[in-house]
Amino acid sequence: MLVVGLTGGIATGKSTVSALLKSHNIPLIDADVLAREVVLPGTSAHKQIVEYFGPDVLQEDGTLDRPKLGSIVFNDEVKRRKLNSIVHPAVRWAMFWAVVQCWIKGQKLCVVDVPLLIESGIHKWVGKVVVVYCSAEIQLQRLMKRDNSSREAAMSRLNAQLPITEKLDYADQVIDNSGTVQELEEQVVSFIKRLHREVSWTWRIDWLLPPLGILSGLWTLLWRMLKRNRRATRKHRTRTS
Ligand SMILES: CC(C)(COP(=O)(O)OP(=O)(O)OC[C@H]1O[C@@H](n2cnc3c(N)ncnc32)[C@H](O)[C@@H]1O)[C@@H](O)C(=O)NCCC(=O)NCCS
Ligand SMILES: Nc1ncnc2c1ncn2[C@@H]1O[C@H](COP(=O)(O)OP(=O)(O)OP(=O)(O)O)[C@@H](O)[C@H]1O
Repeated sequence: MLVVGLTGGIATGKSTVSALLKSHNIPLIDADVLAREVVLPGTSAHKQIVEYFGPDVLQEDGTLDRPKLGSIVFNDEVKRRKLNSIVHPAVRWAMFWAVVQCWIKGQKLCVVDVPLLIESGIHKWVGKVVVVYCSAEIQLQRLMKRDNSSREAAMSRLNAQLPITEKLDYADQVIDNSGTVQELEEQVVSFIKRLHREVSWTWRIDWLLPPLGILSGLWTLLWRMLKRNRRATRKHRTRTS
């Protein structure tokens, strides 16, 4: 099974791409959704968040006051790291099990939609990295419009992630969302066609013979590691020459 990692910057259009993939019946695992589930009242992450941030970050029904918690962590790196250290391990587990479930169902491929795919190192564990791109200025405009927020608030969210231009260095495939939604959809449709060609028929053998599947998975990871190292060496040479 091919696991595709989908990422982008804040408001580059990753969720819009996810929705298009889903509408074309591609199995999709959304880290933002999982990150909401693992902090529901009664979970260990919820308890730890209240212990660290205090009951002020809760609404009356006991669920997190997300805008309030967001305004704290997107303006304070130490607190953001703390929140990440509470939420991310639970999200990683939930994501791992969701991928296993896709494999058990005999899916040829699945897409994991993870905003912090590269920052958290998860990109090393997927077969292909797809980055949804638009310029930082378009990101800001779309974010301010979507969240009805100030430029300053939008900037602090933007600065909480690796700049989108740096994420491009990790991409096997870039989806450029600088244009219209119609243009985006055309790119997504041709991307889906390419994915289906790539997974071809070998997935069935890999699935029926798990040792072969494991070997082919390990080979993919090794190949990606070599590719990354070669890219890093090339970049280093360009910088020093
Ligand atoms: C801070 C929180 C409460 C704000 O909630 P809110 O509903 O306003 O935003 P939402 O969760 O929908 O996230 C929107 C986008 O913000 C960005 N984002 C969210 N958390 C982070 C983070 N810790 N660091 C950088 N960017 C982040 C992502 O691009 C995400 O797609 C929430 O984002 C959160 O719990 N974040 C920590 C968990 C996390 O890292 N989630 C991202 C996927 S694992
Ligand atoms: N091509 C486009 N033209 C105009 N608006 C767009 C386009 N693509 C997406 N948008 C809008 O931009 C906003 C951000 O898109 P989306 O929510 O898909 O981004 P995202 O990368 O998932 O953001 P986040 O990381 O914050 O969750 C949304 O309001 C969406 O409707």
